[in-house]
Amino acid sequence: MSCNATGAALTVEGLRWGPRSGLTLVNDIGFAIAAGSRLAILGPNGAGKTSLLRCLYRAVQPNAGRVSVDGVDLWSISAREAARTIAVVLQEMPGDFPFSVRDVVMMGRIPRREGLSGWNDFDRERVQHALAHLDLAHLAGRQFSTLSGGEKQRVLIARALAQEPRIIILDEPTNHLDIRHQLEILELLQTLKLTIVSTLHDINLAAEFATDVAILTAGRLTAFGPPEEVLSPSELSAAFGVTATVHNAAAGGARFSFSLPRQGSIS
Ligand SMILES: Nc1ncnc2c1ncn2[C@@H]1O[C@H](COP(=O)(O)OP(=O)(O)OP(=O)(O)O)[C@@H](O)[C@H]1O
Repeated sequence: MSCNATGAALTVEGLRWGPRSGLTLVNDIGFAIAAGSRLAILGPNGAGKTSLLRCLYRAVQPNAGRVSVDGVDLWSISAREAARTIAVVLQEMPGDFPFSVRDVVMMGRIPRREGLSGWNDFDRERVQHALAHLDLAHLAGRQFSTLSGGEKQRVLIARALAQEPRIIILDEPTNHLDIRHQLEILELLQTLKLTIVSTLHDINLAAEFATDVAILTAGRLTAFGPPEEVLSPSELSAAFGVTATVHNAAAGGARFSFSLPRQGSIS
C-alpha cells in the first residue's frame, strides 16, 4: 500500500440479489459514496449485511441493478482488475493455515503479479510496508495459525493494504478485538485515504468512525446518510427493536445506550 493511495467513488443502483429464485436477501438497494468515504453498514442479525458486501466485492453477481466504482460497472471489468481495486477482510479465518504471517500478507500481491513471475523487490517492499503499518514486523515469521484472533485480524488488514486497493470492504472488523485494538484498527482505517465499507455491530463505534451510515433491515435500506442524521433514537429503535437513548448529543459526540422495550412501546 502506498500511503498516498486514494479511494474510489462507489455507486449502488437498484441492487437485488438472492441465492435462489424466490429468496431475495438484498432488495432494491441504492446509495452513493464519494471517494475516501467510510461507510458503516448497520442492521440486525440476518438483515443481509454480509450478502450486500458480497455483491459489492463481486463475490456474487446481482440479479438486478449494478455496482460501479468510479462510474465503471464492476461486472464490466475482469475479476483480476476488480481484485486490484477492491480488497476484502472477512470474518472467517481458516483454523489450520500453514503459512507465515509474511506469506499471508504477500497473498495480497497476487492480483498485482504479472503472469507466472515470482515476487519482485517491489512486492517485498509493499509487504514490509504493510507489516510495519499494522505493527506486525516482529510477527512476520510466525505461523499465522498460532496468532491470537486480534493479531490475525491485523494480518488480514495488512494483506488488504498490500493489495494496494482503492476500496477496502470489511465484515465486522472489530470482532475478536479488545476495545483498545478496536479503536486502533478503526483509527488506522480512518487515516487511510481509501474508501472503506464496513459492517459494524457497535453503533457507538460506527458513529465515531463513519462518514456515511446505511441501515439495513430485512434486505432493504431503511436509512442512509451522515451519522448525525441517520443515527437517531427513532431510527435505531425501529431497526433493532430496542429502545435507544441518546446521550451527549449537544457535545457533538452522540452516544447511545440500549434497552429492551417495555411491551407496546415500539411500533
Ligand atoms: N446462500 C444462502 N442461502 C440461503 N440463505 C442464506 C444464504 N446466505 C445467507 N442466507 C440467509 O440470509 C439472511 C441474511 O444473511 P446475511 O449473512 O447477509 O445477514 P447479516 O446481516 O450479515 O447477519 P449477521 O449480522 O448475523 O452477520 C440470513 O437469514 C441468512 O441465514
